Amino acid sequence: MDKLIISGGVALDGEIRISGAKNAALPILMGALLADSAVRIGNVPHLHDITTTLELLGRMGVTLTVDERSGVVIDPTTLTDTEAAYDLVKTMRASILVLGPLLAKYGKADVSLPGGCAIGSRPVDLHLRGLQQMGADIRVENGYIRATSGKGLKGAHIFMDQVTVTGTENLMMAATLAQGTTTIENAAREPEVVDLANYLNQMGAKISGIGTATLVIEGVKSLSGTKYQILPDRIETGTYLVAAALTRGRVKLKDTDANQLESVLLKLEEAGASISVGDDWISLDMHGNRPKAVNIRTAPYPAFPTDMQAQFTALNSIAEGQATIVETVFENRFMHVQEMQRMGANLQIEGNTVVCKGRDYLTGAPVMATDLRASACLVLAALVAEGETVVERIYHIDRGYECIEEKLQQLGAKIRRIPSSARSDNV
Ligand SMILES: CC(=O)N[C@H]1[C@@H](OP(=O)(O)OP(=O)(O)OC[C@H]2O[C@@H](n3ccc(=O)[nH]c3=O)[C@H](O)[C@@H]2O)O[C@H](CO)[C@@H](O)[C@@H]1O
Ligand SMILES: C=C(OP(=O)(O)O)C(=O)O
Repeated sequence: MDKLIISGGVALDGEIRISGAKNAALPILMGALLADSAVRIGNVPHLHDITTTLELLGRMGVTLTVDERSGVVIDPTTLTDTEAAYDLVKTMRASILVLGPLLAKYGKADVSLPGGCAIGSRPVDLHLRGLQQMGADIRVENGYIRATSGKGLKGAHIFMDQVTVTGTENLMMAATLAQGTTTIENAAREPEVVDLANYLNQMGAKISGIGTATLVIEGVKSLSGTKYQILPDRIETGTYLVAAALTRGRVKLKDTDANQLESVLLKLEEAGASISVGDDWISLDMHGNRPKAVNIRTAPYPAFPTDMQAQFTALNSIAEGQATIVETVFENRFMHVQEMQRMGANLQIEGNTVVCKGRDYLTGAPVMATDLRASACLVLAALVAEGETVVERIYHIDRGYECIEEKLQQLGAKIRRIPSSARSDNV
């Protein structure tokens, strides 16, 4: 397994480009299953989860063409199989997003249950309940969701007990080809859900209420291929902004969108950052100052994103003052805290809250990445820590950050990857 070795102490300074959003690319690639002809998707990030998605689609018999410049072309008309097997689903929970499209278009899907996850139990009951309300017959056997839709799905009035991003996406995709109208109440409003809805409408779907908590989807007979560009990754953007803030540096991030990041930018300004934004860029400057600790409470969009919680834990651990971080979306998303304590951070977990007392400095240590954003938190902490930090199990980070070490190097960070094959015993 690859490792990252980071020597802390450099104030980041420079410009980088932000990649396409992982959490928009995944449903959009899987949404291609709904079309009657090929789709071409641009700004697809080079990530492990994207490779997994393409493998998932490829195993179903879908024809894929990947081109550096023009993007990914997906021709679903060659599909021969409607199964998503455990060996892929266990490495990427978002595989569950094939369920809605397969059921709507092919009337059948066998999708492995994703199982638990480092950040919480993450059940998919609301996905299944919504599909059942649309007339699907669903059984769970041998760890698989076995679903059929007989003569087709029917429009339904669905109230989501809890705001769920992939749940909303799955049901919205299923509803595009259902007979009649589906209403999804208490729908997720995340920018990635909006991007998926815009893409589906471009394919011929009739979705209204996009970006609100009530989505109305009028079923159509068929969807056709289209060309679509994935929106920028707001979480990658936020992560590099925090990296600059905690190293007391400055960055300009290009090909991104400040409109999706209001809650995060507000917190960075509260921490003492000067922020400027343009149509497709954001810059941050700490003017060499230490950040101030900020209180955070995660919640569904447009509130503060849970996917930025760990990065702000890193910021608070070296900030001036004391603050609390409250996690309300996932029950166990503090796996980074223990590793941070090993780097000298003064963090205490009390239920779903972390009390952070900012330290003047952190110290480098060997640490273990446990999930995607926990890994990002450890990399950020390592950028300010005295001495060297070795981050193990970085396959988690490769799920969500394109070329992380190259981008950080471009900003001046001392970071290098040790591929598992190149490792000697004493590295
Ligand atoms: C691929 C993708 O887009 N992943 C994002 C998506 O994950 P994901 O869509 O899996 O997360 P959800 O929005 O579904 O989860 C929110 C909460 O709802 C609960 N829940 C969800 C579904 C369900 O059927 N039953 C249930 O109880 C979950 O356990 C969790 O506590 O949104 C999360 C919350 O913004 C982000 O952290 C993830 O990065
Ligand atoms: C939790 C995340 O992703 P996933 O839902 O794919 O696990 C994330 O992107 O932070």
